[in-house]
Amino acid sequence: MRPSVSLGVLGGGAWGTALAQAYAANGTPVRLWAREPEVVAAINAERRNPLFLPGAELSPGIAATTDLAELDDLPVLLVVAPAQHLGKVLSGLTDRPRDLVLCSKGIEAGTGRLMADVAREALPLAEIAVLSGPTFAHEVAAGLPTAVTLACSGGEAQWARLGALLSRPTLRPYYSDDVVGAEIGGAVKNVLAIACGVVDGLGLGQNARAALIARGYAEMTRFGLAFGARAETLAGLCGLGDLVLTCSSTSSRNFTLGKALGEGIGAAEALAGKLSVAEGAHTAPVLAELAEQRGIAMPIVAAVARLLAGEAPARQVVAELLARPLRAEGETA
Ligand SMILES: NC(=O)C1=CN([C@@H]2O[C@H](COP(=O)(O)OP(=O)(O)OC[C@H]3O[C@@H](n4cnc5c(N)ncnc54)[C@H](O)[C@@H]3O)[C@@H](O)[C@H]2O)C=CC1
Ligand SMILES: O=C(CO)COP(=O)(O)O
Repeated sequence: MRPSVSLGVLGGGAWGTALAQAYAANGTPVRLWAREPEVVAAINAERRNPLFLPGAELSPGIAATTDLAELDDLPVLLVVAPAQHLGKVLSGLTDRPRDLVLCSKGIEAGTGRLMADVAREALPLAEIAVLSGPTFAHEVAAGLPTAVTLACSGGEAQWARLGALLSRPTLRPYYSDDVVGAEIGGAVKNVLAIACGVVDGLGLGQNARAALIARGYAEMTRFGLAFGARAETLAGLCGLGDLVLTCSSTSSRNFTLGKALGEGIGAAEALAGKLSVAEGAHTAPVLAELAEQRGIAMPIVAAVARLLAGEAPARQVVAELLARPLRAEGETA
Protein backbone atom coordinates (compact mmCIF):
# COMPACT_ATOMS: atom_id res chain seq x y z
CA MET A 1 0.00 0.00 0.00
CA ARG A 2 1.21 3.50 -0.78
CA PRO A 3 1.75 5.82 2.17
CA SER A 4 -1.03 8.38 2.59
CA VAL A 5 1.41 11.20 3.38
CA SER A 6 1.16 13.82 0.68
CA LEU A 7 3.88 14.57 -1.79
CA GLY A 8 4.64 18.24 -2.30
CA VAL A 9 5.25 19.74 -5.71
CA LEU A 10 6.77 23.22 -5.96
CA GLY A 11 5.85 24.67 -9.32
CA GLY A 12 2.66 24.63 -11.34
CA GLY A 13 4.23 24.76 -14.81
CA ALA A 14 3.91 21.90 -17.28
CA TRP A 15 6.39 19.61 -15.52
CA GLY A 16 5.22 20.22 -11.96
CA THR A 17 1.63 19.66 -13.04
CA ALA A 18 2.50 16.48 -14.95
CA LEU A 19 4.43 15.03 -12.00
CA ALA A 20 1.59 15.92 -9.64
CA GLN A 21 -0.80 14.16 -11.98
CA ALA A 22 1.39 11.05 -12.30
CA TYR A 23 1.46 10.59 -8.53
CA ALA A 24 -2.07 11.73 -7.68
CA ALA A 25 -3.61 9.56 -10.42
CA ASN A 26 -1.96 6.58 -8.76
CA GLY A 27 -3.18 7.12 -5.24
CA THR A 28 -0.79 9.59 -3.57
CA PRO A 29 -2.33 12.87 -2.42
CA VAL A 30 -0.35 15.80 -3.82
CA ARG A 31 -0.08 19.36 -2.57
CA LEU A 32 1.02 21.59 -5.41
CA TRP A 33 2.31 25.12 -4.98
CA ALA A 34 1.83 27.37 -7.98
CA ARG A 35 2.79 30.99 -8.26
CA GLU A 36 -0.20 32.04 -10.33
CA PRO A 37 -3.59 32.28 -8.53
CA GLU A 38 -5.34 31.49 -11.82
CA VAL A 39 -3.43 28.21 -12.10
CA VAL A 40 -4.40 27.28 -8.54
CA ALA A 41 -8.04 28.17 -9.19
CA ALA A 42 -8.19 26.20 -12.44
CA ILE A 43 -6.57 23.09 -10.90
CA ASN A 44 -8.84 23.10 -7.84
CA ALA A 45 -12.10 24.02 -9.58
CA GLU A 46 -11.78 22.60 -13.10
CA ARG A 47 -9.05 19.97 -12.75
CA ARG A 48 -7.05 21.61 -15.53
CA ASN A 49 -4.02 23.82 -16.01
CA PRO A 50 -4.84 25.65 -19.24
CA LEU A 51 -1.93 28.07 -18.82
CA PHE A 52 0.89 25.51 -18.71
CA LEU A 53 -0.47 22.04 -19.51
CA PRO A 54 -3.53 22.45 -21.71
CA GLY A 55 -5.32 19.25 -22.63
CA ALA A 56 -4.56 17.27 -19.48
CA GLU A 57 -7.41 16.29 -17.20
CA LEU A 58 -6.12 16.36 -13.64
CA SER A 59 -6.83 14.13 -10.67
CA PRO A 60 -8.93 15.35 -7.71
CA GLY A 61 -5.99 14.13 -5.59
CA ILE A 62 -4.09 17.34 -6.43
CA ALA A 63 -4.71 20.19 -3.98
CA ALA A 64 -3.21 23.41 -5.35
CA THR A 65 -2.27 26.46 -3.32
CA THR A 66 -0.42 29.76 -3.70
CA ASP A 67 0.69 29.50 -0.07
CA LEU A 68 4.08 27.81 0.17
CA ALA A 69 3.60 27.35 3.94
CA GLU A 70 1.02 24.63 3.16
CA LEU A 71 3.85 22.43 1.85
CA ASP A 72 6.37 23.24 4.57
CA ASP A 73 5.62 20.22 6.78
CA LEU A 74 5.89 17.60 4.01
CA PRO A 75 8.79 15.12 4.16
CA VAL A 76 9.25 14.90 0.36
CA LEU A 77 9.11 17.89 -1.98
CA LEU A 78 9.53 17.76 -5.75
CA VAL A 79 11.11 21.06 -6.78
CA VAL A 80 10.02 22.11 -10.27
CA ALA A 81 10.59 25.87 -10.41
CA PRO A 82 12.61 27.16 -13.37
CA ALA A 83 16.33 27.05 -12.62
CA GLN A 84 16.75 30.83 -12.36
CA HIS A 85 14.00 31.05 -9.70
CA LEU A 86 14.68 27.88 -7.73
CA GLY A 87 16.76 29.50 -4.96
CA LYS A 88 14.18 32.22 -4.37
CA VAL A 89 11.32 29.71 -4.17
CA LEU A 90 13.20 27.45 -1.73
CA SER A 91 14.06 30.42 0.49
CA GLY A 92 10.35 30.60 1.32
CA LEU A 93 10.52 27.26 3.16
CA THR A 94 11.71 26.47 6.68
CA ASP A 95 15.02 24.61 6.82
CA ARG A 96 14.41 21.13 8.23
CA PRO A 97 15.41 17.54 7.43
CA ARG A 98 13.44 16.43 4.37
CA ASP A 99 13.99 15.00 0.90
CA LEU A 100 14.19 17.63 -1.82
CA VAL A 101 13.86 16.08 -5.26
CA LEU A 102 15.11 18.56 -7.85
CA CYS A 103 13.35 18.23 -11.20
CA SER A 104 14.51 21.46 -12.87
CA LYS A 105 17.23 21.48 -15.52
CA GLY A 106 19.65 24.36 -15.66
CA ILE A 107 22.61 26.30 -14.31
CA GLU A 108 22.15 29.48 -12.30
CA ALA A 109 23.23 32.56 -14.25
CA GLY A 110 25.61 34.83 -12.36
CA THR A 111 26.84 32.12 -9.98
CA GLY A 112 27.36 29.13 -12.32
CA ARG A 113 25.85 26.85 -9.69
CA LEU A 114 23.99 23.64 -10.36
CA MET A 115 20.59 23.33 -8.70
CA ALA A 116 21.81 21.01 -5.92
CA ASP A 117 24.27 23.69 -4.79
CA VAL A 118 21.55 26.33 -4.91
CA ALA A 119 19.25 24.08 -2.88
CA ARG A 120 21.95 23.17 -0.33
CA GLU A 121 22.62 26.82 0.37
CA ALA A 122 18.92 27.65 0.71
CA LEU A 123 18.04 24.62 2.86
CA PRO A 124 21.17 23.00 4.34
CA LEU A 125 19.28 20.38 6.35
CA ALA A 126 17.57 18.88 3.30
CA GLU A 127 18.83 15.74 1.58
CA ILE A 128 19.03 16.33 -2.17
CA ALA A 129 18.00 14.03 -5.00
CA VAL A 130 17.72 14.80 -8.71
CA LEU A 131 14.99 13.38 -10.93
CA SER A 132 15.89 13.81 -14.59
CA GLY A 133 15.49 12.08 -17.92
CA PRO A 134 13.61 12.09 -21.23
CA THR A 135 10.25 13.32 -19.95
CA PHE A 136 7.95 15.46 -22.04
CA ALA A 137 5.38 16.68 -19.52
CA HIS A 138 2.30 15.99 -21.65
CA GLU A 139 3.32 12.35 -22.11
CA VAL A 140 3.88 11.81 -18.39
CA ALA A 141 0.53 13.45 -17.62
CA ALA A 142 -1.10 11.08 -20.11
CA GLY A 143 0.43 8.08 -18.34
CA LEU A 144 2.71 7.08 -21.21
CA PRO A 145 5.73 4.93 -20.28
CA THR A 146 8.67 7.02 -19.07
CA ALA A 147 11.96 6.23 -17.35
CA VAL A 148 14.13 8.62 -15.35
CA THR A 149 17.36 8.75 -13.40
CA LEU A 150 16.84 9.34 -9.69
CA ALA A 151 20.23 10.46 -8.40
CA CYS A 152 20.38 10.42 -4.61
CA SER A 153 23.01 12.41 -2.69
CA GLY A 154 22.06 10.26 0.30
CA GLY A 155 22.94 7.10 -1.61
CA GLU A 156 21.06 3.87 -1.12
CA ALA A 157 19.45 4.93 2.16
CA GLN A 158 17.73 7.81 0.38
CA TRP A 159 16.85 5.57 -2.59
CA ALA A 160 15.20 3.19 -0.10
CA ARG A 161 12.95 6.09 0.97
CA LEU A 162 12.28 7.51 -2.49
CA GLY A 163 12.58 4.74 -5.09
CA ALA A 164 9.24 3.02 -4.48
CA LEU A 165 7.53 6.28 -3.46
CA LEU A 166 8.36 7.88 -6.82
CA SER A 167 7.81 4.84 -9.01
CA ARG A 168 4.57 4.14 -10.84
CA PRO A 169 3.61 1.47 -13.39
CA THR A 170 4.46 3.85 -16.23
CA LEU A 171 7.03 6.05 -14.46
CA ARG A 172 10.18 4.12 -13.70
CA PRO A 173 13.12 5.60 -11.79
CA TYR A 174 16.62 4.12 -12.05
CA TYR A 175 18.95 4.61 -9.10
CA SER A 176 22.16 6.59 -9.29
CA ASP A 177 24.29 8.36 -6.70
CA ASP A 178 25.78 10.72 -9.30
CA VAL A 179 23.89 13.95 -8.59
CA VAL A 180 26.35 16.12 -10.51
CA GLY A 181 26.11 13.89 -13.58
CA ALA A 182 22.32 13.92 -13.54
CA GLU A 183 22.26 17.69 -13.27
CA ILE A 184 24.85 18.31 -15.97
CA GLY A 185 23.12 15.96 -18.41
CA GLY A 186 19.82 17.83 -18.07
CA ALA A 187 21.33 21.31 -18.17
CA VAL A 188 23.60 20.75 -21.17
CA LYS A 189 21.08 18.90 -23.33
CA ASN A 190 18.77 21.92 -23.31
CA VAL A 191 21.47 24.04 -24.97
CA LEU A 192 22.21 21.31 -27.52
CA ALA A 193 18.49 21.04 -28.30
CA ILE A 194 18.56 24.71 -29.30
CA ALA A 195 21.43 23.89 -31.68
CA CYS A 196 19.46 21.01 -33.22
CA GLY A 197 16.46 23.30 -33.65
CA VAL A 198 18.67 25.79 -35.48
CA VAL A 199 19.77 23.06 -37.89
CA ASP A 200 16.12 22.16 -38.47
CA GLY A 201 15.15 25.80 -38.99
CA LEU A 202 17.91 26.24 -41.53
CA GLY A 203 16.83 23.06 -43.34
CA LEU A 204 20.27 21.47 -43.01
CA GLY A 205 19.01 17.89 -42.87
CA GLN A 206 19.06 14.83 -40.67
CA ASN A 207 22.77 14.05 -41.10
CA ALA A 208 23.64 17.42 -39.60
CA ARG A 209 21.28 16.83 -36.69
CA ALA A 210 22.78 13.42 -35.92
CA ALA A 211 26.26 14.95 -36.11
CA LEU A 212 25.21 17.65 -33.65
CA ILE A 213 23.77 15.10 -31.24
CA ALA A 214 26.97 13.03 -31.30
CA ARG A 215 29.36 15.99 -31.12
CA GLY A 216 27.13 17.67 -28.54
CA TYR A 217 27.26 14.53 -26.44
CA ALA A 218 31.07 14.70 -26.65
CA GLU A 219 30.84 18.26 -25.28
CA MET A 220 28.47 17.17 -22.50
CA THR A 221 30.87 14.38 -21.56
CA ARG A 222 33.97 16.62 -21.54
CA PHE A 223 32.21 19.18 -19.37
CA GLY A 224 30.68 16.57 -17.10
CA LEU A 225 33.92 14.71 -16.46
CA ALA A 226 35.70 17.99 -15.66
CA PHE A 227 33.05 18.76 -13.02
CA GLY A 228 33.05 15.31 -11.41
CA ALA A 229 30.23 13.54 -13.31
CA ARG A 230 30.61 9.90 -14.26
CA ALA A 231 30.59 8.95 -17.94
CA GLU A 232 28.06 6.17 -17.35
CA THR A 233 25.56 8.70 -15.93
CA LEU A 234 25.91 10.92 -18.99
CA ALA A 235 25.35 7.87 -21.21
CA GLY A 236 22.09 7.15 -19.39
CA LEU A 237 18.55 8.50 -19.27
CA CYS A 238 19.44 11.91 -17.83
CA GLY A 239 22.17 12.54 -20.42
CA LEU A 240 22.11 10.86 -23.79
CA GLY A 241 18.49 9.70 -23.33
CA ASP A 242 17.22 13.22 -22.75
CA LEU A 243 19.52 14.65 -25.42
CA VAL A 244 18.05 12.38 -28.08
CA LEU A 245 14.47 13.20 -27.04
CA THR A 246 14.90 16.93 -26.86
CA CYS A 247 16.93 17.18 -30.05
CA SER A 248 14.31 15.35 -32.09
CA SER A 249 10.99 17.04 -31.51
CA THR A 250 9.12 20.32 -31.71
CA SER A 251 7.48 19.22 -28.44
CA SER A 252 10.69 20.61 -26.93
CA ARG A 253 10.58 24.32 -26.13
CA ASN A 254 14.36 24.49 -26.54
CA PHE A 255 14.29 22.81 -29.95
CA THR A 256 11.43 25.10 -31.00
CA LEU A 257 13.38 28.17 -29.90
CA GLY A 258 16.37 27.02 -31.95
CA LYS A 259 14.15 26.37 -34.95
CA ALA A 260 12.89 29.95 -34.78
CA LEU A 261 16.49 31.22 -34.62
CA GLY A 262 17.36 29.07 -37.63
CA GLU A 263 14.43 30.55 -39.51
CA GLY A 264 15.93 33.99 -38.96
CA ILE A 265 13.86 35.23 -36.02
CA GLY A 266 15.93 37.12 -33.42
CA ALA A 267 16.31 35.66 -29.92
CA ALA A 268 14.48 38.54 -28.23
CA GLU A 269 11.54 38.16 -30.58
CA ALA A 270 11.51 34.37 -30.30
CA LEU A 271 11.40 34.58 -26.50
CA ALA A 272 9.07 37.57 -26.18
CA GLY A 273 5.77 37.03 -24.41
CA LYS A 274 6.45 33.34 -23.72
CA LEU A 275 4.94 32.01 -20.49
CA SER A 276 6.84 28.75 -20.78
CA VAL A 277 10.54 28.46 -20.10
CA ALA A 278 13.24 27.41 -22.60
CA GLU A 279 15.95 26.73 -20.01
CA GLY A 280 18.72 26.42 -22.60
CA ALA A 281 18.47 30.15 -23.35
CA HIS A 282 19.45 30.92 -19.73
CA THR A 283 21.96 28.10 -19.39
CA ALA A 284 23.85 28.67 -22.67
CA PRO A 285 25.75 31.86 -21.69
CA VAL A 286 26.74 30.64 -18.22
CA LEU A 287 27.67 27.18 -19.53
CA ALA A 288 29.80 28.68 -22.30
CA GLU A 289 31.52 30.90 -19.72
CA LEU A 290 32.20 28.02 -17.33
CA ALA A 291 33.63 25.94 -20.18
CA GLU A 292 35.87 28.76 -21.31
CA GLN A 293 37.14 29.41 -17.78
CA ARG A 294 38.06 25.72 -17.40
CA GLY A 295 39.49 25.37 -20.92
CA ILE A 296 36.86 22.79 -21.96
CA ALA A 297 36.17 22.75 -25.70
CA MET A 298 32.42 23.25 -26.23
CA PRO A 299 32.13 24.82 -29.69
CA ILE A 300 28.44 23.99 -30.16
CA VAL A 301 27.50 25.49 -26.79
CA ALA A 302 29.60 28.57 -27.56
CA ALA A 303 27.88 28.91 -30.94
CA VAL A 304 24.42 28.78 -29.30
CA ALA A 305 25.49 31.42 -26.78
CA ARG A 306 26.72 33.69 -29.61
CA LEU A 307 23.53 33.21 -31.53
CA LEU A 308 21.36 33.99 -28.52
CA ALA A 309 23.42 37.10 -27.83
CA GLY A 310 22.76 38.26 -31.40
CA GLU A 311 26.47 38.27 -32.20
CA ALA A 312 26.06 36.48 -35.52
CA PRO A 313 23.25 35.11 -37.69
CA ALA A 314 22.52 31.37 -37.68
CA ARG A 315 24.09 30.65 -41.07
CA GLN A 316 27.36 32.30 -40.09
CA VAL A 317 27.52 30.44 -36.78
CA VAL A 318 27.03 27.13 -38.59
CA ALA A 319 29.65 28.04 -41.21
CA GLU A 320 32.13 28.83 -38.43
CA LEU A 321 31.47 25.48 -36.74
CA LEU A 322 32.05 23.62 -40.00
CA ALA A 323 35.28 25.54 -40.70
CA ARG A 324 36.96 24.55 -37.41
CA PRO A 325 40.28 22.71 -37.76
CA LEU A 326 39.99 18.94 -38.21
CA ARG A 327 40.60 16.91 -35.06
CA ALA A 328 40.46 13.37 -33.69
CA GLU A 329 36.95 12.21 -32.80
CA GLY A 330 37.98 10.94 -29.37
CA GLU A 331 39.90 14.04 -28.29
CA THR A 332 39.05 14.80 -24.69
CA ALA A 333 40.07 18.43 -24.24
N1 LIG B 1 8.00 20.73 -19.50
C1 LIG B 1 8.70 19.60 -19.53
O1 LIG B 1 8.39 18.70 -20.31
C2 LIG B 1 9.85 19.41 -18.59
C3 LIG B 1 10.41 20.46 -17.87
N2 LIG B 1 11.47 20.25 -17.04
C4 LIG B 1 12.06 21.32 -16.27
O2 LIG B 1 11.14 21.76 -15.28
C5 LIG B 1 11.39 23.12 -14.95
C6 LIG B 1 10.07 23.86 -14.99
O3 LIG B 1 9.59 23.82 -16.32
P1 LIG B 1 8.05 23.72 -16.69
O4 LIG B 1 7.27 23.10 -15.60
O5 LIG B 1 7.98 23.09 -18.02
O6 LIG B 1 7.64 25.25 -16.75
P2 LIG B 1 6.66 25.97 -17.79
O7 LIG B 1 7.44 26.47 -18.91
O8 LIG B 1 5.50 25.10 -18.11
O9 LIG B 1 6.10 27.17 -16.93
C7 LIG B 1 6.91 28.22 -16.46
C8 LIG B 1 6.99 28.12 -14.97
O10 LIG B 1 7.81 29.15 -14.49
C9 LIG B 1 7.25 29.68 -13.31
N3 LIG B 1 7.77 31.00 -13.06
C10 LIG B 1 7.83 32.05 -13.90
N4 LIG B 1 8.38 33.11 -13.27
C11 LIG B 1 8.69 32.70 -12.02
C12 LIG B 1 9.26 33.31 -10.89
N5 LIG B 1 9.65 34.60 -10.91
N6 LIG B 1 9.43 32.59 -9.76
C13 LIG B 1 9.06 31.29 -9.71
N7 LIG B 1 8.49 30.65 -10.76
C14 LIG B 1 8.31 31.36 -11.88
C15 LIG B 1 5.78 29.67 -13.61
O11 LIG B 1 5.04 29.78 -12.41
C16 LIG B 1 5.64 28.29 -14.24
O12 LIG B 1 5.52 27.31 -13.27
C17 LIG B 1 12.43 23.61 -15.97
O13 LIG B 1 13.69 23.62 -15.36
C18 LIG B 1 12.38 22.57 -17.06
O14 LIG B 1 13.63 22.43 -17.74
C19 LIG B 1 11.99 19.01 -16.87
C20 LIG B 1 11.47 17.93 -17.54
C21 LIG B 1 10.37 18.04 -18.45
O1 LIG C 1 13.33 18.42 -20.48
C1 LIG C 1 12.47 18.13 -21.27
C2 LIG C 1 12.24 16.74 -21.72
O2 LIG C 1 12.98 15.83 -21.00
C3 LIG C 1 11.62 19.18 -21.86
O3 LIG C 1 12.35 19.81 -22.84
P1 LIG C 1 12.04 21.33 -23.22
O4 LIG C 1 12.25 22.11 -21.95
O5 LIG C 1 12.98 21.65 -24.30
O6 LIG C 1 10.61 21.38 -23.66
